[in-house]
Amino acid sequence: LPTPPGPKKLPILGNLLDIPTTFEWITYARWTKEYDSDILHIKAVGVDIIILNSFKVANELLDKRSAIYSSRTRFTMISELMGWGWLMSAMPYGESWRERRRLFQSYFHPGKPTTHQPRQLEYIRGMLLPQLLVDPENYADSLKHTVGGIALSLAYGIKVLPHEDPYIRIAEEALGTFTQVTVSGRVLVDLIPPLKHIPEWMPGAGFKRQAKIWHALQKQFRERPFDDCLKEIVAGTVRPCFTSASIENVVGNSVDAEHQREVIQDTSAMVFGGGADTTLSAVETFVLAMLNFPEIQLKAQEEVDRVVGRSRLPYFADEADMPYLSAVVKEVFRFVDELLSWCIPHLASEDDVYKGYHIPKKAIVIANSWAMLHDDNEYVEPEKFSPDRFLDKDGQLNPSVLDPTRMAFGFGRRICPGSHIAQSTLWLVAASLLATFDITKGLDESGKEVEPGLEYTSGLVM
Ligand code: HEM
Repeated sequence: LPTPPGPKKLPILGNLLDIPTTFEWITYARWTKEYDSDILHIKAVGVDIIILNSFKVANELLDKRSAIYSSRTRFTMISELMGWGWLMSAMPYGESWRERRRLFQSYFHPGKPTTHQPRQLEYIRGMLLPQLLVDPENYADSLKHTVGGIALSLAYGIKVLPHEDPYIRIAEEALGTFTQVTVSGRVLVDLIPPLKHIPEWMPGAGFKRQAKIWHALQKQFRERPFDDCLKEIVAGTVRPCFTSASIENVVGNSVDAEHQREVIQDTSAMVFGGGADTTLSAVETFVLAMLNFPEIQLKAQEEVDRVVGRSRLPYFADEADMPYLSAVVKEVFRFVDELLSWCIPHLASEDDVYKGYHIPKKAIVIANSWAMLHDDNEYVEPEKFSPDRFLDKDGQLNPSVLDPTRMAFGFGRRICPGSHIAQSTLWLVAASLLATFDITKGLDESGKEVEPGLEYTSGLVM
């Protein structure tokens, strides 16, 4: 059977020269129109790549056939040379991944909101709002410390500083290396893995010297907060968190304790690794949207004021009475070009057939969530920020409109296990900001309003 359609392939290189290095998802979405197919095939130096450009095809393959589409490909540069192989999201399907995923889900269960809600309230009400009041210009830094603070306190019980927190800095430096790898173009060693053996002093081995520096940052990110949390556990001063709860379970059962400690360490680091930059990007998109669309801000604000009144702050239970704000939050998840599922491709572990096309074993399978969230068959005028698309004529949420969170958080057995935390963080930030502040344009030296753009950087998280 033929592979799905796609651009013509050159001998040896295949489509290597066709693959853009930035905003690839937009090119892939365009190819879907050119080849009249929501499933595409390209090949780069012998590696098969399948691109899924509609929710329907991603749902058919990654959700319904998840038994054979749940593995990951190993990127030599990131997983081996930079040492990130322990990240749950980078692990191939198998026992090591399963152990970490099970541990994560047993603690951060969507049915157990008491695990995360108190920390979200503490940071959003206790840190973000007061910081914004005294220093609104530095809102981006306050958002970063709030979202990072929630993640670090959930994982390690750590309380971060409102500014220049050392743990946030370590995480930022370590995770920033991903973006540097992604934007510096494809790394040759990923295409030709044996290159990893060339000595560092050889010409052309610059990537190895760089990887060594990045490896040290990765190690600090994984070990420093965990070790500090262990010290707090020993001193009896730890605040309840994922690490302390998981370590407690190990103590009574010391068989294989070292192995379990490692699983806990990896999984704790995944809370910040998977949850901070992504949620921050969503929260920043909310602020950007409110800045660009003051009429939407006003409408959402009126709803918040009507439901909450003036004598208290919004609480999670208010969500059910605020359909417009829920629609704003859904639109943020649709609008934000958050391409994690693109950047963490799945791997086909078996040969498969879909609609008469052959999907080769070991093909990298990319769910192009951008194409799905901007699919004009699902969303009228997808380039417009329009929360109303999710509402019916009575202003209630319309269940027949495809919910963007079905795509923004990935698919199948690898679907994001922290999506309930991300969604409730975004909701509480949005409701709390609207209840207490107006988000307005900055002024330049002459007192004129600065027009904001709606632009994103290309990278692992936009
Ligand atoms: C707006 C915020 C977020 C977005 C858009 C997002 C999106 C994603 C996506 C697309 C994946 C890959 C899914 C796939 O392979 O099909 C993923 C994986 C993951 N996310 Fe999230 N995420 C967010 C927040 C969070 C939070 C807050 C946490 C933790 C508290 C988290 C933890 C994880 C973990 C552990 C994985 C790896 C799952 C695995 O490989 O089995 N994420 N996320």
